[in-house]
Amino acid sequence: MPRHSVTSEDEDPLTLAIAPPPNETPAERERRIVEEKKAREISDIIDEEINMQRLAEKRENPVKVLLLGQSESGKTTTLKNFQLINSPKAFKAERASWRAVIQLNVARSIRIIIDAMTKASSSSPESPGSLDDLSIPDSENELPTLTAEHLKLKMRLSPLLQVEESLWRRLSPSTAVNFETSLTSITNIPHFTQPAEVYVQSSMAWKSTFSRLVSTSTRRSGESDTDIDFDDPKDPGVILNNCAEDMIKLWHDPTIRDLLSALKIRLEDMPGFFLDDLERITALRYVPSDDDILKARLKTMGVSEHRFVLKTEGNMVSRDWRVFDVGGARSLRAAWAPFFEFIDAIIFLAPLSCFDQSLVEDPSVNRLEDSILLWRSIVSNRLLQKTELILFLNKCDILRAKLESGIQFSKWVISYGDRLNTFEGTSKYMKKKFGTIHKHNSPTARTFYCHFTSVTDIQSTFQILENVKDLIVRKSLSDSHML
Ligand SMILES: Nc1nc2c(ncn2[C@@H]2O[C@H](COP(=O)(O)OP(=O)(O)OP(=O)(O)O)[C@@H](O)[C@H]2O)c(=O)[nH]1
Ligand SMILES: [Mg+2]
Repeated sequence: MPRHSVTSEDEDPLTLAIAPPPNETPAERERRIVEEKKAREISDIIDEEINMQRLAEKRENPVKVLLLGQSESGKTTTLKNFQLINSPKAFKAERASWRAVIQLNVARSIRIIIDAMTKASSSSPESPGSLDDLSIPDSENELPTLTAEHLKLKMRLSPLLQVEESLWRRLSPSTAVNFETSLTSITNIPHFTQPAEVYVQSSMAWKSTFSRLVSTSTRRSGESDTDIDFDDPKDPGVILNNCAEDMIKLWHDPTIRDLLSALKIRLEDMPGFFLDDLERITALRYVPSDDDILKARLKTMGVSEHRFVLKTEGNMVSRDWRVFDVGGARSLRAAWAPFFEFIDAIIFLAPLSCFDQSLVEDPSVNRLEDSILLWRSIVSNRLLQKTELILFLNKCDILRAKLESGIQFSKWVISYGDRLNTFEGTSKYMKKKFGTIHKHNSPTARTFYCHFTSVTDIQSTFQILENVKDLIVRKSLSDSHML
């Protein structure tokens, strides 16, 4: 029998179901109220537990950061700083791998000089039959003349070409064919071409290739860095050591310096430059320092993810962090988009020093211009309107050195006009340019976070990354209403 004889269409069935019976006695009423109170208390406890669980899940939810910017902008170097600060043990355990990359960087720099010497020899009047002469511009006909001593030096350094090739093969076996192609093209074409770079697919465990150099059997007590197996027969350390004197001679030779300058090759501004440290780096028991590892250059082709547990200063919350490092070359940028759906923050690196350089992928595009366009596309992307964007105007140390060497910023950035050719003037100008783009292209108003960086400088980068870390964590906590 229904409890209620009268129902209305407007009455909620749930209200009807839980309504007290119409003929309830006072004792029944009292018992019902006590039971309802108990039920409410249980329900409150359950609600609270659910809320606590949700908060805990948010706490466990990692902070996800994506490093973006064109190739050579400093993404992987920023990641190395994160590793150095947050997992120093893991960072140091990779010394053997980075040692190999540094050896490769040295061999590559020497190859660039050797290629330049080949070009100088083939453009000299003694070789009139050379095809090269037909296509070398007038200014380049004035390349300095090399002596027999130079040519002997070049011969003696040829084993370094094999060092480069064998390290290349070990780092990226799938690219061995590319290496040969690039070598052939370099020796045949008349104009100087920058040799192809060695790169790694993130999916490839290239570091484990070199951890084969790690040998516990050779570990001696009291030596902290003996995780490098200096006696490995494949280790090119011995060849580099044998060539050390000749490399130093070559790099300090005034004719070679004139030749490089005539060809507008500034090795000292190129990534992976170690020629000023040859004596130290070619020592038989060379172990890379933290600074060396930050300066080592290895191009990223894929995507790599790195995990850290970070504590925030002044806040006892420790959070899992995932930092994603991607390749910045043009052909690789399509791989960025899937991250936009779930990323909390982007650290965007725009190198300021490259105002006078063009993209390797497309020499008709100025690198600074490419960074500006890239920044605009990231800032205006609707999927990223809630993502924190932190801009690193990077390579400030190289910018300073270039301006001090007399290179005119306004020759490349015409709009800079006749302002002073100083670091302060040019960097401020560029910050304003990036800031204006940020202001006018963001789908919704947001704060412009910008730092002048030289991410190869461990000390200054440490402070900046601490600030960035605090900013991102504060923002993510306030988004989840935990602050
Ligand atoms: N002097 C100087 N060198 C830098 C700075 N930032 C990066 N480099 C060097 O520039 C080179 C390129 O840096 P990476 O971090 O490999 O560049 P990336 O953005 O990861 O490049 P891709 O992997 O090709 O996308 C490395 O040899 C770095 O040591 C800087 O602020 N100052
Ligand atoms: Mg990289």
